[in-house]
Amino acid sequence: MSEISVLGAGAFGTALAISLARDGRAVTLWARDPRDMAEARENARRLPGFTFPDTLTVTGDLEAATAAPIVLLALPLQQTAAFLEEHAALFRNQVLVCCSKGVDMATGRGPAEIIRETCPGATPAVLSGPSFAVDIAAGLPTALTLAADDPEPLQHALTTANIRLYRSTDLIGVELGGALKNVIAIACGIAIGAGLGESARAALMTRGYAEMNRFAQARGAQPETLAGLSGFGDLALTCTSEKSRNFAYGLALGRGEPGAEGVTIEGKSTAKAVSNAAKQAGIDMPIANIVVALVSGAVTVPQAVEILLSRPLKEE
Ligand SMILES: NC(=O)C1=CN([C@@H]2O[C@H](COP(=O)(O)OP(=O)(O)OC[C@H]3O[C@@H](n4cnc5c(N)ncnc54)[C@H](OP(=O)(O)O)[C@@H]3O)[C@@H](O)[C@H]2O)C=CC1
Ligand SMILES: O=C(CO)COP(=O)(O)O
Repeated sequence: MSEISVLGAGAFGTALAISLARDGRAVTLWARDPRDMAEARENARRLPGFTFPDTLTVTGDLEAATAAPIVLLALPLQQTAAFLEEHAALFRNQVLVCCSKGVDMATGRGPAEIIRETCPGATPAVLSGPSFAVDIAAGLPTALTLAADDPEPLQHALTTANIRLYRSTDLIGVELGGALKNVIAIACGIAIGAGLGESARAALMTRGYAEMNRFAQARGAQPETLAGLSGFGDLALTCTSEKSRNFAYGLALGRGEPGAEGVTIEGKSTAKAVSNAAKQAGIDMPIANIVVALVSGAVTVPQAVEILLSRPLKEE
């Protein structure tokens, strides 16, 4: 039995499994269809070019994978609740570390609440911060935040040669930092794609950060958490790199092109989820609201600029 399993063999789950196994840990990577990967020892579809270390086992047997005491969840967030509900009987007492970044559109829940409600015997944890899958798989260094009620044992269990983990007990802050930065990254991509300039991007990042803090603190997050890796850190990465799928999607929208098909872009659904929740709670989220309107085609980029710039003047 592996000590650690990763459920979901997308780009990120595969990269995490590679990084953990490269340190010599026995790691199981579960996929719906593991056949090609098990034979090729590579995830040619989602993360090509990175050979699996010998201690990485690929399986399609979910029962075997969930026998590990530590289970990383790396499905798109919108699929996570239904997946855990369907397989709840397998999740009895493991530590479930959610590595996805989003807010559930149907219920407004984040990963920790989803885990608590669907798998009451399991212990929730959240891993988030600046980490492109290709960078992790290539062994490039980064630092992430790991949040749990008792994060220290997990911090030691999941730190790898190229991933330095900082610990936190602020689960809601860490999960919202990772989820909300995707919305701002779409907005920044649109600004750059539409030729609004780098000053506009910096303004969006800064006001976006204020908006992230406002929403997260209303949910009980600590402001220091948002200033950390899973907030400011991931915002800086995602809003400035075309390697980000959320930024690249915004870039395409801003240029008047369709976004790439079949790509996981968490910020689209998260924008809807937080915009709805914020309206109900009376929280001002102008950038999330405008991202929803731009993604749905309800407003054009010039109209969005007009809406944002004509808001009443206020203190910073
Ligand atoms: N990619 C990155 O650089 C990073 C991603 N993340 C986060 O990780 C999460 C996953 O993203 P990423 O790995 O990039 O996604 P990908 O688009 O690369 O892959 C998604 C994976 O989820 C699997 N999947 C989807 N639905 C289900 C389901 N119902 N049951 C089982 N498996 C399912 C897919 O399986 P199949 O292949 O069979 O379709 C696929 O392997 C996202 O929340 C993202 O924000 C976080 C940090 C970095
Ligand atoms: O979260 C990420 C990097 O930390 C990946 O961002 P994208 O999902 O936008 O590619």
